[in-house]
Amino acid sequence: MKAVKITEGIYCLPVNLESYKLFEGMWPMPNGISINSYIVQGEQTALIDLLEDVGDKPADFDAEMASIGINAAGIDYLILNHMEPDHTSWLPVFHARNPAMKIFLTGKAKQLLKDFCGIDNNVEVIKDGDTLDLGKGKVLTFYETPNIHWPETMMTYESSSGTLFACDAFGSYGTLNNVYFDDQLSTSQHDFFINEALRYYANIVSSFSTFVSKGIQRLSALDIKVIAPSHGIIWRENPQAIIDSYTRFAGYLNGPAEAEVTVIWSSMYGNTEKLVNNIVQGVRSAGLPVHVHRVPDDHVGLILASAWKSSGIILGMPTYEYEMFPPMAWVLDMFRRKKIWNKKVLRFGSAGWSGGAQRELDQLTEKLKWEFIEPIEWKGAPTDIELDLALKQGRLLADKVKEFCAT
Ligand SMILES: Cc1cc2nc3c(=O)[nH]c(=O)nc-3n(C[C@H](O)[C@H](O)[C@H](O)COP(=O)(O)O)c2cc1C
Repeated sequence: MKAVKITEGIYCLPVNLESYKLFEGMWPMPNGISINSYIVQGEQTALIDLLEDVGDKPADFDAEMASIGINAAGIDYLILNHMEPDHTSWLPVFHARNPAMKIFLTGKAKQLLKDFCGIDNNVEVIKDGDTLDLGKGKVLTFYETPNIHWPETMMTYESSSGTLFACDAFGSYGTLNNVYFDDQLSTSQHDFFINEALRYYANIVSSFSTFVSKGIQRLSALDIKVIAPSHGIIWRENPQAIIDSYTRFAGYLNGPAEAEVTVIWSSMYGNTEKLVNNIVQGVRSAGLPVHVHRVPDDHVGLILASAWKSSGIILGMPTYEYEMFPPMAWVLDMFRRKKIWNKKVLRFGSAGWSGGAQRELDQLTEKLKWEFIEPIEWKGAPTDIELDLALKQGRLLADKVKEFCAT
């Protein structure tokens, strides 16, 4: 693999993690992910972020450095925007090759560097707005952007090229294979990376949406010509496209999100399942797009993205041991953790005798600012009454969503 030139003296060093891995040990990545480091060369050379110590990835990274005639000994400064191990777990090995390189990072990152990598020498703690002049017109400015998504995060801006090294912000899933920049993407590839950005956002960043909005606001004064994130495509033709996408994603927290509905359903013996088609038909009759996921077949990492983007959520689940069907409880607990807030919601489901799923659902979602419409709950197999109600309530929920999105 070779380094990818962004502009004179600025290179991306991407390594791809393949799809069999779970990101953060839990998120499926059917299309893999890239981990991007960057080189900025003036009279002195800075390396921005590093990579995970996994498989033969460090060898790929070394080969990319070698392709532009650099090795660890040639790095004067290491800039650590973020300490998460996907960017730093190889650092102890790399650092041992050149312990003299100076490391720039935030005050909070300093302690993490010691705790995660055992490194505390040649460390320079930046203050927001500090600059580092590399010579030959290359100047780096550091901006503290806490909680996007760890507490120690910062971004680095190179002013002569207008490049923002944004770390995890503006990132996406999806490996980089021969295509690295937005201007090399076909329309469908462009849509692919925006979707991969949404899924990445919903999995990794959504809980910190307030900080994302603040960070974007904060950086709006910069003349950003290139967004160079630590995961996914580099945006140089239209950086505003990914800024706008992230602004939209962050705005979904308080809603409305898109005029779409996500149906998430589960069923042991098919009684709840019998209503799914009518529910979907009811939503469609209002002209809204509908995304359907069965639990536990579909992983919550995939469901989160469509739930985050949809203003309406419909939950199909039976009662199980006086509570919710357990795989749905897991999905809903993840919704609570990831702040799937401000939605219009309908629940339907069969019970045998006591019911109980609705009660637990009400408790679990108490703080999510969800507005429920009348649920459809019945004993045993559904009759025509429930099948008709499914059409009606699906439509009613869709109409509520349309109203919400028109505000
Ligand atoms: C293991 C198990 C536990 C159940 N616990 C309850 C319960 O606590 N209360 C209740 O009303 N029904 C309970 N039921 C009955 C189911 O809710 C009922 O069979 C329902 O029709 C299942 O819907 P499904 O066909 O969509 O899976 C239980 C069923 C099973 C298999």
